Amino acid sequence: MITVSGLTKQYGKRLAVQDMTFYVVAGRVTGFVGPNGAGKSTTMRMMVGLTRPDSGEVRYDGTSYTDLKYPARIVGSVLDARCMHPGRTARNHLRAMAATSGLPAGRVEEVLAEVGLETAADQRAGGFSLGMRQRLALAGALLGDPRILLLDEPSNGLDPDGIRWLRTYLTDFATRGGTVFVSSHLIGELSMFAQDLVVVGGGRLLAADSVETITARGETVVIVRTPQPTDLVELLAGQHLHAEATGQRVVVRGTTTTTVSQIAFDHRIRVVELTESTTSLEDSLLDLTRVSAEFASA
Ligand SMILES: Nc1ncnc2c1ncn2[C@@H]1O[C@H](COP(=O)(O)OP(=O)(O)OP(=O)(O)O)[C@@H](O)[C@H]1O
Repeated sequence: MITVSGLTKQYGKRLAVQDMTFYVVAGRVTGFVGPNGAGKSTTMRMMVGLTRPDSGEVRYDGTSYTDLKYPARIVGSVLDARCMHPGRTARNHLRAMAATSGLPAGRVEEVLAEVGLETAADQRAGGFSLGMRQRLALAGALLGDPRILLLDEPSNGLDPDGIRWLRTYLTDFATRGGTVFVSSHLIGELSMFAQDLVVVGGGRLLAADSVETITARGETVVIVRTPQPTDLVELLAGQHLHAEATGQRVVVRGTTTTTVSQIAFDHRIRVVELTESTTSLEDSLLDLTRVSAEFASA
């Protein structure tokens, strides 16, 4: 388990990360989500000792990253897939990484196969697409056969096949008992395969929970299509129900279709269509991050 407690980082006057506290459990994929500039990269850099926090700490099964004897065997991370020598072949890049981290060279061929880069192993990284660099960077993170993966926006530059491959890979990794912490500013994409979410905005933690719990915060609304929208809105207001009309479409909050249809029927309001809709995970998270944006700009 990864335990992040009270992480804080200030750059000049800018508080990039403020009192960030959450944990990431094994056997599940945890998405780290928030708009650009929310503090995701800074938090992840602090998690692997690349940026020094002003305060707070990160522990891996109780041990801080700097105290891990062989960090590459415990935590594999990809924080910037562009960080590689352009003149080196994929194989040589991985060999150099293995040598620097004291890992067996034999792992190089295994990880090349694991990320599907065997046929490109002798090509120079400088000629790689961003998607291929992402695969190579992931191969580097896997060299130490770690049980924890930290990936910052790993699907950047991947084509749809690559994204599907990555999702399956990370899901399998977690199913085998691994811990996966993966950031993205694309909520829809993370909700496709993460089980837990850590949501941040403006450098602060906004929510940390399972995808189901965060989705359940979504509000159910009743949508009515009627040729008498103004009459209906007035009637509902008389019953203390909040409704908004746009053209012939009326959206009513905090009630059920049964109540709305009964009110309409009792007052001879013609209803053409009546449906119920629950806000999506995306909407719930956008609401959360919008609150933080308002907070930040206040
Ligand atoms: N080295 C730095 N020096 C100064 N400010 C920084 C530095 N790194 C990050 N920041 C600032 O800290 C804030 C958080 O940035 P961070 O990159 O962590 O956000 P993010 O959620 O990863 O966003 P993105 O997805 O755009 O990378 C931003 O306002 C950013 O400008």
